[in-house]
This record gives sequence, structure tokens and C-alpha cells, in this order.
Amino acid sequence: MSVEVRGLTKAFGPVSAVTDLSFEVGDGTVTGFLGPNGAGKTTTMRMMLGLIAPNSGTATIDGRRYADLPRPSATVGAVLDGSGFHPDHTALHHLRVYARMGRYGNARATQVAELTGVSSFADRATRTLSTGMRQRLSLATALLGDPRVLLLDEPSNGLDPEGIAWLRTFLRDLAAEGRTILVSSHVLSEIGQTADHVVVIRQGRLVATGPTSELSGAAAVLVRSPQADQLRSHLRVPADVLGPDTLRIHGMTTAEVATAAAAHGIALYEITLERPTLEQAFLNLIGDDQ
Ligand SMILES: Nc1ncnc2c1ncn2[C@@H]1O[C@H](COP(=O)(O)OP(=O)(O)OP(=O)(O)O)[C@@H](O)[C@H]1O
Repeated sequence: MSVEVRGLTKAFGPVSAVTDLSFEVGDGTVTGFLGPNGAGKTTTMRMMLGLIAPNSGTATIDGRRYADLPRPSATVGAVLDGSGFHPDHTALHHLRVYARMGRYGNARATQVAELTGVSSFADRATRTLSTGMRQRLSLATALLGDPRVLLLDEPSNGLDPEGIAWLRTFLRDLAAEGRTILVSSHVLSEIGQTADHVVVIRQGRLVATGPTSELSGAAAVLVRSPQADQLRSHLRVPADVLGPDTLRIHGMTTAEVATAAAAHGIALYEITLERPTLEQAFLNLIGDDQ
């Protein structure tokens, strides 16, 4: 794993922003870093980039702290907030200044402008740019050094639905090239379809991590039957009683439930597979914080 966070802890005075947080970001994957507002996502990313010092713990990229990397911007690209642009510079000028600083050249500035859609507003002063345009410009800046690792804090903030859809595909393509991407959001739906893995934090602590497909948990079978009680008494798995004639059965497939009902001569009026949504799983994990 090229990105590892171990026991990271940071308090601002009496506020515990991040507490004993550990996770890894798999190479060639998009990992969603999720949590409600104030959960500690930005603080974690700032520590990963050496912008603030942790009270304890480590964040390493290729086994080194960000500040110890030989050429940080060629290894890690970051989007933190859509500010930090000189207000009178045009978008392209901004990219050229950063390209020069990193010794990447003007051609690379033009190339990342095209990749990110910045070319459509390349000649506008950054002070006139919308939030979504600033996000694209930040992303373009982060890509200048062709980094293998990308740390993106709420990059879909301010993007319109078309922009969000574009970002999803863009991140997937970057991961397919073998890059390692950590992307934060407080809205699961924005990255749920994009992320291979998720790291969910709440009040600075890890609450869940794993493949996105596993986060939503197992499906259940919903049945409506005039003999629901009788059906329930024949099951060897847990079933929630949702109403006088409705059950939610866990741990069986629809075929197994239908076969069990038929074996006992029980009529079924309705039988459906209930897949828990990722959104629901996320809301359950973060409790009332959202
Ligand atoms: N410089 C600071 N001084 C004091 N408290 C801070 C500072 N930075 C962050 N905090 C606090 O640390 C906690 C975590 O904040 P952080 O910005 O990391 O959360 P977040 O998950 O990024 O939230 P959001 O989704 O709203 O961006 C919050 O309680 C916040 O108020």
C-alpha cells in the first residue's frame, strides 16, 4: 500500500478532531473518505500533506512522510480547497506559474487544462471563476506533476450534476491507470458509485472500512402472506415482523423462502428481494451526525 495512516491523532485545544485513526488506501483504487461535516476529514488530509502536525501517529506515502518525499508534487497531487489562486491571474497563467515552479513546462499546463476542462475558461481571471471552475482548476494544478497519489478533499463541491458525473469518470480513469486516489465527501451518493473502497469516520474515529460493495450489508427477503406467523415458525433464520402479514427474512434467498413456503402449503401474496442501499448503510453508520 503506498498510502498508510497509523494512529493519527489531532486535537485543537479541547476539540478532538481526529483520534487514533488508521487506514490504508489501496494502489490503483478510488477510496472514498466519508463522514459528516466536522468528522475530521480535512484535518486528516492536512496531516497527510504535512500542513499540520499530528499530536501522535503517522501518515506516510511510499513509507515516507509527505515532507520527506524527494519530489512531493510529482508523487502526490492534492485538492484541498478551491482557494489560493492569485485573483488577477488567468486560469492558464495560474497553471503555468505552478508548472514552472515544479519544472513541468508550459505544455504540461495546457495539457492538464484540457484534461480537466479548464481550457474552456483558460483566459478568465481566477477571481471571476465559479466554485465548480475553481475545483477543476485545483484538480488541474494537482495533476501537473502527473502524481501517482491523489488526495482530494470534497472535489465535487460546487460542481453541477454534469460536473459530478464527469468527475466520477475522470477519477475512475485515473485509478485504471494505476493511481491511488483518496477522495473525501460528506455525501455518499456523490462517490458511492465511484469508490472501490470506503473509509467512514465519525467524530474523528474510524467507524467502518472495506470494499464499497460490502458496506451495504446483506440483502433480506420481504414477504407478504396471510399465514405470515406460520411461515415464521418454520424458519430457522431471523425474521422481523413488519405487520400482521409482512415479514423481513434475513439469511435466505427468495428461492429458499418460496420453497419453504411451498413445502408447508403457505400462500405468498408478494415476495421481493430488499437490497439495503449504500446511502442507508452510511446513514446508519454515522448516526445522527448528518
Ligand atoms: N484550525 C482549527 N482550530 C480549531 N478547531 C478546528 C480547526 N480545524 C478543524 N477544527 C475542528 O476539528 C473538527 C474536524 O474538522 P474537519 O474540518 O477536519 O472536518 P471535516 O470532516 O473535514 O468536515 P467538513 O465535511 O465540514 O469539511 C471540527 O470540530 C472542527 O471544528
